[in-house]
Amino acid sequence: MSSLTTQSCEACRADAPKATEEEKQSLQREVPEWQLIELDGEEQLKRVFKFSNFAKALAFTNTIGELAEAEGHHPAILLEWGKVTVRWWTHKIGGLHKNDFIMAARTDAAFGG
Ligand SMILES: C[C@H](O)[C@H](O)[C@H]1CNC2=NC(N)=NC(=O)C2=N1
Repeated sequence: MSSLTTQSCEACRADAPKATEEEKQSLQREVPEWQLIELDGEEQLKRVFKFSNFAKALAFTNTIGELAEAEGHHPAILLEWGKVTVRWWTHKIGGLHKNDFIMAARTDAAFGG
């Protein structure tokens, strides 16, 4: 399991620097299941989690919601029957911060991955 799973988000400010290319390459190796995408000009991390029914997908969604509230850092979550799509990025800076990689790793840990 990634060392990121034991880390917490730092308070993120509007002037916080985006993760550099080197940081992204290094951090992405810790969360290999996640895709780095660009949406509306903003880089994000995306992963789709599969479940055997809606109730399990809903429970996972709620777990991620609680994690987000605890860390003060929130994802976009699409809940569907048997499927949850999670996207992490830092709204304040319009892109990726180390916090997003930490939360991706913590999301994997919640999935048991
Ligand atoms: C006021 C509140 O703490 C901020 O707006 C937080 C809330 N959660 C957040 N979540 C994410 N992903 N990015 C942010 O910039 C962010 N900012």
